[in-house]
Amino acid sequence: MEAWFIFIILISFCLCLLITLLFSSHSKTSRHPLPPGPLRVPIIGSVLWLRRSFTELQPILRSLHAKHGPIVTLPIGPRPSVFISDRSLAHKALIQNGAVFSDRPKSLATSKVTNSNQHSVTSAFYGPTWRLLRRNLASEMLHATRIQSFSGTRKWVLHTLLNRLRSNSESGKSIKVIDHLQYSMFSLLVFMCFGEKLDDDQIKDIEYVQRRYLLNFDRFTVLNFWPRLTKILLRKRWEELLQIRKEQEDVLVPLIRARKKAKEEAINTPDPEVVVPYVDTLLDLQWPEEKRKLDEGEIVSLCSEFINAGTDTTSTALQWIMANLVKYPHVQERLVEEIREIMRDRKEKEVKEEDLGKLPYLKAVILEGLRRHPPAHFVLPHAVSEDVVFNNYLVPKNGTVNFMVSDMGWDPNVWESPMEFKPERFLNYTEKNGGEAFDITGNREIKMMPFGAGRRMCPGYNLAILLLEYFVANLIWSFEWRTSNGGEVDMTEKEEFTVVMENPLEVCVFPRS
Ligand code: HEM
Repeated sequence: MEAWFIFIILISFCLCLLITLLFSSHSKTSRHPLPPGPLRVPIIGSVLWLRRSFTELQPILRSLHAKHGPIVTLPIGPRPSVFISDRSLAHKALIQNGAVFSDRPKSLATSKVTNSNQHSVTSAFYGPTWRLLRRNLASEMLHATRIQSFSGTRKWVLHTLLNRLRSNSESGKSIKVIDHLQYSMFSLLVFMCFGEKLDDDQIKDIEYVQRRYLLNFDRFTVLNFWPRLTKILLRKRWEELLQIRKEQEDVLVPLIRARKKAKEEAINTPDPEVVVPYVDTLLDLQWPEEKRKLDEGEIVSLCSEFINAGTDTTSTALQWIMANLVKYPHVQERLVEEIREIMRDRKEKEVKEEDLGKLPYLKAVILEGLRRHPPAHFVLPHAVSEDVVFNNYLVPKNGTVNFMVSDMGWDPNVWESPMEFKPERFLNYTEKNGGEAFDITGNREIKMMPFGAGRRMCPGYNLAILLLEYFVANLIWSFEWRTSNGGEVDMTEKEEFTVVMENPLEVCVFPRS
């Protein structure tokens, strides 16, 4: 089915290209060439490139960069994709020319189903819709005081996780860590989103509908070749996508309605102790241009984005960091020693959030984890708001601009032995800088950018770092972590929604007395 379908698409693309070439105008910028890249085989090449994942592209991009320099183009799909691997060029684009490089490309047809036609923070064009949603998320949920208001929730999630690990350790079974980490981050983000402690089954239902789309993403790519045609020729697959969306709405809409009701009732008796969940902030919003409130479908898309953006990224980073602590027991031991210093005269067992600032080695472990194993090897695709000349090349408005996060963090010109896991490098860095904290935002200079940089930088980076520090400190302080059966930790990577461990970490944990 797919072979003849792609044949029809190729013929159609040829016609479109011909028409575009005949009628395209010549502007000032079009006198500059696109950044260099592989020989372009019109149409067929584009379709073949589109079928490759980002992980498959990475080694190809590296050899292209070695040949052509730090900015190259691949003809992925109908539009050119520019790839930037150099941290100084990333700074020039994202920080110095942030106003131009902060747009997003037009979403593909399948993504429009899940992002309500680009009404989400990640997908919205750089304009009033994005500004409204981003400001709401950053100030109402991710501002320091709002993050602080959820400290009780983090404590609850941590204790549930520790209890689960404890009961596994008592039975002597080896533990597949990622399942527990993912469940914990889900419970936390779901609470922040809906303000309710849901039971196991409800959380598993949400986890199921959320992950189903992410893990099936590749199967739906083909639908974007020519949506009008695929809606006829690949009708069953479109129905499958719409069914996944419907199931997501079936699970999330009742939670949104319950919150709306609770909010209306609370107007008469507001409780200052109660936290404000994300849905409440969305119920109050109004689209700036259409002058109407958000509909239920749009709220579903935004809640889904909030849960997905915060869950897989954080649990992936946690798994990589724990894997390194298991692989390198001397790092684990040094971390325990640092924690022991501050816990010496304490009765209670928990490392509190207020303690985290006194643990520089812990911070170094987290930063090294994010540098060596960034959950996202590329930022989300950017777009320029107009054709621009950048580094003497044309970066066209109708293309995408991609930044290679992992390669920047592995740059041997900045990091000595970049592929080794050495948290000490961040202690050295801090001392060299006269005690100034490492600048993860890259505002002054980009040395690594696990959260991106500039106006589209991850708004959740403060929350993410807090979660990583709090959970790693307590997981290590509560248990000694070892590989199951004395085996090796396999650090092979695999691309899912994030870049995960191909063979998930399996451990035995032993309570520390
Ligand atoms: C270790 C955890 C995390 C990592 C590594 C991470 C990484 C990233 C990256 C690389 C981007 C793309 C930036 C760009 O396109 O230039 C991004 C965007 C985003 N992240 Fe995160 N993130 C994490 C946690 C979170 C959390 C906890 C939240 C919220 C609850 C969040 C919400 C978002 C949103 C909404 C965007 C889109 C921003 C925009 O387009 O304006 N992330 N993140």
